[in-house]
Amino acid sequence: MSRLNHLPEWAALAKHRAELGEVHLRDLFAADADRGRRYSLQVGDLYLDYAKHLVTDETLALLRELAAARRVAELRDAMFHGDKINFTEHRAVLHVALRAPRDAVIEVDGENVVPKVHAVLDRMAAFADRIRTGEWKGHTGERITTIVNIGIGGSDLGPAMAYEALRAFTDRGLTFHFVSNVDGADLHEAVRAADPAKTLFIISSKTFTTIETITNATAARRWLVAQLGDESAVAKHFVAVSTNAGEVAKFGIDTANMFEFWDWVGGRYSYDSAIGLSLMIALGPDGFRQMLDGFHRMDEHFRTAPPEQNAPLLLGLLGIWYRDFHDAQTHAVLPYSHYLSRFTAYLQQLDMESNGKSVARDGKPVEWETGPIVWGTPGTNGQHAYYQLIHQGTALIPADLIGFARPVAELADLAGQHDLLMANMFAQGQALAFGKPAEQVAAEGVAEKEVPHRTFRGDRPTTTILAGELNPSVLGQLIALYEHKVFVQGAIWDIDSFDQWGVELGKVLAKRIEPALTEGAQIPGLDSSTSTLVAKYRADRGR
Ligand SMILES: O=P(O)(O)OC[C@H]1O[C@](O)(CO)[C@@H](O)[C@@H]1O
Repeated sequence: MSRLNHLPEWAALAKHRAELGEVHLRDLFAADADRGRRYSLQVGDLYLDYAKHLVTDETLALLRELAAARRVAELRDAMFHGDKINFTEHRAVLHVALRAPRDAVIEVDGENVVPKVHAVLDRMAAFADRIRTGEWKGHTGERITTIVNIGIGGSDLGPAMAYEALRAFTDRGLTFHFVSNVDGADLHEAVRAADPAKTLFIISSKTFTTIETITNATAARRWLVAQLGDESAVAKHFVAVSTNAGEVAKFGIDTANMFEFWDWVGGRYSYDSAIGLSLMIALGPDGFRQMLDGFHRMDEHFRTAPPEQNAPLLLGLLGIWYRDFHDAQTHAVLPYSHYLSRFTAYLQQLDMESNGKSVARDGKPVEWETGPIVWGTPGTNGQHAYYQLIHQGTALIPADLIGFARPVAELADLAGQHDLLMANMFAQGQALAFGKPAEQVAAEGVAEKEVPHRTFRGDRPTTTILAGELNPSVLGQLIALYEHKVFVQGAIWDIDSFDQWGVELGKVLAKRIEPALTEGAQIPGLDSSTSTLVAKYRADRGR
């Protein structure tokens, strides 16, 4: 297959972009009174409005032609089929199997993996129930009330994000902490007020060799044993989630208390595997299963919907349009829900670890742009911080606005605030798209020299995603939507969205530098900047 930028479909998009020139969203809406309805999709519980994008019917058709030329559908089918599409690690990419129904058949190397998935889900459910009912007792016979998940990256961000998102559906009698940073402050703050007799640690690590996680887990074990005064207490207060039984046993956790997943689940695609154990304890097995059903619903949509109605395909293509044909370097995700406070942080790993690549499948550097910088925080807070730049700065920043029609039941007394929240979300989409022309500003009596400062150009694209309420199923649908969007983009950019070699070098160098900090070890060939920093650090540390 030709390189992406040599495809005629790529050239057609570049030509079309030049022809569209400065056509404003105001013109596109004026030309089509039905645009708001036509440029929308209902997928499961998610309503997607994509009318406020800098596209016409022709743009969308050309983008779909690009997807066809890049064989996105074939690659998608290969993923669902268990083919080893993670070509630099020679692995299948089967997070979709984690939420497949019991009777589905998905094979890796000739073995149906679905029964294994459900066997682990059943073990997780039994364990979660034992914690939730108090049947599982700690070493001194106390009921567990504090759960600390220790993990990092994909072994932290998913459960931490989903726990926040679904707090209203969790057992409020239990306290959860998510410890990830090797900075001792993270663990310290989690355990300083915890009662060790009532605390369970879930050590979550796909490899069980990640330095941050093993360091924190070792410190947690030291704390627990010191507090309870008995090494054998570990058995009732530590469980593991991993693919690596050998390392789990070496750490001292009985593999009977290990919940398994598999190398065909990428870290950043893993929170619906056993990595979600803390979340399942919080939600209960039924809530967790509702979330899996939500994921599966979106998987089926992605797998079967025609290109014109395929939401992940559409969002992926819109991202390509801005990244490669509008030079948009960043993409903002702005949820209008306080409960989604960790949502964008989660997406950062999902998107940037997946598509932050610059070498194509043929081993040569890409000659096109790839993954954007993903950022954002919940509205309305961001409105009073950085939205100024989105409205009037020089960068084009496409944004996703995500909101819900109904607040969760617990917020009944504050329901009026929800309307204000959502009014803000709709207003932002409107202001970004249509702006405020100079004539309108002048007509309001603004002094001539101030008019340019008060003018909003508009033409800032947004997707609005609206659902009835934020619940486990809807969260699953949302996450799967973004997972598959990222997949589509990686397929078009011709990169491996499922490896992460770019995080390795820093890990190796940190291991080399540590003895220089602690013992003053000489590192041959260390550059003058880093060696001066090391010397300064040691001096300030009193060494
Ligand atoms: O689950 P593990 O093996 O501890 O890895 C944690 C994280 O580290 C990475 O490998 C790299 O940062 C992520 O992809 C992964 O989610």
